[in-house]
Amino acid sequence: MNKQDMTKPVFSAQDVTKVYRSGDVEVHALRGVSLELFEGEMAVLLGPSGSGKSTFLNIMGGLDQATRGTVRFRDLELTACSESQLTRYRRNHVGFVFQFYNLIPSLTAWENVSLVTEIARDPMDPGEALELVGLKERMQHFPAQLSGGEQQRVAIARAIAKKPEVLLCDEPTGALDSKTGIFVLEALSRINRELGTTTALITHNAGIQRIAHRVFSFLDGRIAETRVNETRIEPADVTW
Ligand SMILES: Nc1ncnc2c1ncn2[C@@H]1O[C@H](COP(=O)(O)OP(=O)(O)OP(=O)(O)O)[C@@H](O)[C@H]1O
Repeated sequence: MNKQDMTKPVFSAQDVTKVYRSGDVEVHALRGVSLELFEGEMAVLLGPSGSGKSTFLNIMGGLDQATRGTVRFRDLELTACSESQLTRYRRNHVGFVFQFYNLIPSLTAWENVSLVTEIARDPMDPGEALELVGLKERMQHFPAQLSGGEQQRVAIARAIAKKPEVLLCDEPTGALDSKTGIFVLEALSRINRELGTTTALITHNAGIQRIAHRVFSFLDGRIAETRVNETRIEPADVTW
């Protein structure tokens, strides 16, 4: 089932700039980014190192504040939120997946996921989240007993177990070889398709862009190009 609805924006960003200042040095990380992400959309953010992708993702995720411009998540204006409102927003609405999995080594896969489900408002069962990423048989394994791709899938299960409306992924396959990377992309695609979770995925790997509904190419703190994929490919067909 495809739950994508291009008439309903989940995020709306208008002319977002971000300037980092340290001493006399200013870095213009974002120079006016505007975009909308829609309900159920899978978006890929591409672009060279330093082009502003992570900065933008972090602002959408409430981990960082824009210098100017507005960002809305549904009716909530993130750019007008206090720190504590952003904390609540992150906790209730956003799942994050980063390049490094940050699992707790002394806890099993199931326990790593249950850390989140214990404090979430309406979580799924940790076992259900692990099943969605194809790790039903490995729930009682510790991180050291899992491959890199399996550990990343535990991190994805942890991110989706609270049933977030959006999943923000910063280089989720950056540390993985093609085979394990494809398993991770399959898990993300499945969650997007079956749960309708709006997903934004940063990657350096241009081959991955074809799994997305739309591709935003960043360059020098701006979006240089937005492309719609008329036909999408399956993760298994991604060339690394
Ligand atoms: N906390 C910070 N303090 C100062 N400068 C920063 C900070 N975070 C990012 N920058 C700078 O902002 C610019 C954009 O960085 P950003 O991480 O958003 O790019 P990116 O496209 O995600 O790059 P990469 O693909 O290498 O992760 C870069 O010049 C970076 O050095």
